[in-house]
Amino acid sequence: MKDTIRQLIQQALARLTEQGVLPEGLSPVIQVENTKDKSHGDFASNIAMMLAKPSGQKPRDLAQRLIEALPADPAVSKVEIAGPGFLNFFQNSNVLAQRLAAALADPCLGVRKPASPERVVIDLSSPNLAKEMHVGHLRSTIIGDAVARVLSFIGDEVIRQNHVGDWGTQFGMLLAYLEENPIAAQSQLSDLEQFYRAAKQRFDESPEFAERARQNVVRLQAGDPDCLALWTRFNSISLSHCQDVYDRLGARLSEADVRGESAYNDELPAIVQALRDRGMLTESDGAQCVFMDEFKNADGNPLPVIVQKAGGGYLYATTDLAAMRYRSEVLKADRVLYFVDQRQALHFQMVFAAARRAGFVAPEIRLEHMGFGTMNGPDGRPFKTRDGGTVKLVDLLDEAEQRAYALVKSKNPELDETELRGIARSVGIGAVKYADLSKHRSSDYSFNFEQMLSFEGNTAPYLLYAYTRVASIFRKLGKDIEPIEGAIIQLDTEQEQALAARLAQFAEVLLNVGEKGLPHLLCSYLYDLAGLFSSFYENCPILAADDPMQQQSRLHLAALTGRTLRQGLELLGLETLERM
Ligand SMILES: NC(=[NH2+])NCCC[C@H](N)C(=O)O
Repeated sequence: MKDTIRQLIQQALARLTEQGVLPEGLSPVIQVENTKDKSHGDFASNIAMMLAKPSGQKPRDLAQRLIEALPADPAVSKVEIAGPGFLNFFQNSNVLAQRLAAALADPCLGVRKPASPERVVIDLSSPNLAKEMHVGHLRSTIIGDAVARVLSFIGDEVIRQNHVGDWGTQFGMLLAYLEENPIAAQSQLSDLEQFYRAAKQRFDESPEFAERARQNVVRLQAGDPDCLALWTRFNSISLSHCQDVYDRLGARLSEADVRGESAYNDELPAIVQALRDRGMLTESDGAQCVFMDEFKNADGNPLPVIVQKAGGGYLYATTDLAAMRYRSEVLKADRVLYFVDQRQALHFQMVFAAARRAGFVAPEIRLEHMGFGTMNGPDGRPFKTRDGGTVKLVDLLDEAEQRAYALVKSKNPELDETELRGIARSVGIGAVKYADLSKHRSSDYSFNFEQMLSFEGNTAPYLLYAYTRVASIFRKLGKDIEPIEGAIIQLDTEQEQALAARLAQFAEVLLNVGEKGLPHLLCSYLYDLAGLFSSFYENCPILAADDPMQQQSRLHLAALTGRTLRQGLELLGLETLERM
């Protein structure tokens, strides 16, 4: 609809230019927004206000001329001038009803990307295998997964890349510990945090152990087979811990998506050489650095991207440069999205700029850091256990499920144990994920079990429950909500119109989520939709409708709402329930 309106305005502008009302050579970006208040129509544009100055006219006068020049279109029932010169467009409700009928017949709910599909590489989760996953990786995993799901749903080709930290000096220490005490180490590996601490303690207290750790790094880099075998074993255990977390979270990640830092090892010398050949390297304290004019610290001193240490070792940034080249040249990505902590923003700005300058990536490729803020504890301070340790993800998920279990049991004491457990799992895990996804990703937020498990407000329990309400209408009637051909929808009341207008925005919301990497836009949309459905349901009787046509139409609206809620929640990575 917005596209239609933009095209109509475009045509009106062309006419007015021909008539000499507008000067030649204007090519404004035409903005069309959804109105908040339906008495102002459904869509508004500020185009007359934008062009008033350059054309030497009063905004309202220009608005009037624009209205006269707008071609008629069946989708638009009327256009009005409002306030200082807004153009308000009223959508024809028959055309809206037809669009919903088409969505109802389509398994994809009428969603598809207008432009050609893109190949999008998504860098997500990417924990360091030396340690246990922490809450930062929870954010990267679920936000990245939700955006990946949305992009594939709208028709893009998505390639997930779990850029795990499986290389570096810590591995020398971990391997030395594993070597020294294979039996004890084996059992400690079930708790990586504990294993890491034990190894670190040995490292700190024994110079002889520390020396072996250092030698292990050298052996590993030289490709010593025994060392490599141990390293492989350690990583596969650590990865299986990650996989357990992904499975519990319902995140679509598997071993096939893992391409860790070590996968780029062989390319690092060539990356440094290519930078040298392009004259981009400067030596500073023996290290090889790239300096770029646009990156300076507060004192105006240039900041380096260090690509090789004085001792010859390579760094995080070197690997990222190699990964970018691989994603561009081998994976042939049109876009690469990095779901990584906001605190790495400068790192990404710098490596993106260096990769472009060095020609490691195709010029048209879009490299986008989708940074996210910190998840704090309920007190607003950095999330820590009572004794100051890092909060383990698995413990968090366990507690969420336990709390959800108690909650669901108190509401439905009659449910049997298996069903209770199942519901508690969906609600508990869903609550943790939704609480995160529903906030703007770049803001910090406080983790709060009470809030996320509340049945009121923009929460998972509220939305999961809203879906079960729709499902129960159809269950009682013995019908289902699957695609329906040839539906006829009539929008008699205000509530039906408001619900319909929002339903018709599903595709637009998904395109936005995919473009900006912001799943909270989908959360707000679903929350709004659930609210509009409630007032529709209260005000527009379905079973006691005036006539069979009206009843059918209302059932169709309910079915489309149910399917939109279910699809939306699925795209967020939440498991819906038929009852709870
Ligand atoms: N291509 C990347 N740098 N991806 C993100 C890696 C995140 C890093 N392993 C961390 O835990 O902080």
